[in-house]
Amino acid sequence: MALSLKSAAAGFLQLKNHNTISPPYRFPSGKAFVSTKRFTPMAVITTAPTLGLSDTFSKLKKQGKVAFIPYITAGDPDLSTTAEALKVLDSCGSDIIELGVPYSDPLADGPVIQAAATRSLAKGTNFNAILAMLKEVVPQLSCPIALFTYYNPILKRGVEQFMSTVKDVGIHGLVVPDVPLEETEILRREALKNKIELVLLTTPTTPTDRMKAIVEASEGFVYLVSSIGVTGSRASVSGRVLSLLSEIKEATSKPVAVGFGISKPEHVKQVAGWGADGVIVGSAMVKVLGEAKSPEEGLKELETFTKSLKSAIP
Ligand SMILES: O=P(O)(O)OC[C@@H](O)[C@@H](O)c1c[nH]c2ccccc12
Repeated sequence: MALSLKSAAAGFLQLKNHNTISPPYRFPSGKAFVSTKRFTPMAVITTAPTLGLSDTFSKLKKQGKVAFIPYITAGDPDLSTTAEALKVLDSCGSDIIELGVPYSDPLADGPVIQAAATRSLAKGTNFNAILAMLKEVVPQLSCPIALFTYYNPILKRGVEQFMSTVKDVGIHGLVVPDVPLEETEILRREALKNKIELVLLTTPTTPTDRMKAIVEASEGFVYLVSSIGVTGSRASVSGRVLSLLSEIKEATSKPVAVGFGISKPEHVKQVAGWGADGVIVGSAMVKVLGEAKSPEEGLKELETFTKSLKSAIP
């Protein structure tokens, strides 16, 4: 295992590193936040702990509801706006939020999310600044966050350190789209130790036996990629999702959320109607936020867009 992880590390290390010295994360108040080693609040405000991913799905199932799961890229257009966007998405009824860590080689992402990662990295976003932002914002959210990162940033920080660090800021879930099932053992072990739910992905071309192994190993929920290729809005959602969903649901009782290409209320309604336990929307969200005339405009449009999608869920 260690050997294969080493080979994976060697494989990843050939990718460009993108770490930059980032300015400290600044809040709208202008107050700078740097990641401090030890943070002991004077008065600890205790709020009800946010449910994790699988508990969120169990709660929704009891209510006969389908989870709405948006994705945005951290630091696009900037981290202050990301902080506000997380609150907007939460207040608009998102059940889980996927937050992407920008990466220089996002091989599974289409042009919209690639451009968002490039803009974010150009602004100097790095992992410590994202953590500092999350430390502030997560306690203000009522829905759990699933962090989305490629494998390389985890390897660079070390799996154990990465998992304990993200747990410390209140992250509930983790999605690592480019880690092959064979390399997930150490990730799963450290994730479980830190009560982080490691979500695995299955695709329309995943052989049945491999799909069964993936759903068996996946925590929180199973991510069903709706269509082959990279992320990005599509004119319609592949009809194959219906048969893929029933195939997976024969193999597991774990919740299954569908992503890729979903960008309109009618898509959301259709996928929910096909029996998905959750609907994931990424590129369309990122486009609204990252390509707006100003961050304020982007947040306003994000709110309107999110409400239109959320209202389409039966
Ligand atoms: O962008 P889309 O087509 O709406 O798909 C969701 C996707 O963005 C999000 O879940 C995601 C962002 N980056 C990824 C990389 C691989 C798999 C999934 C993702």
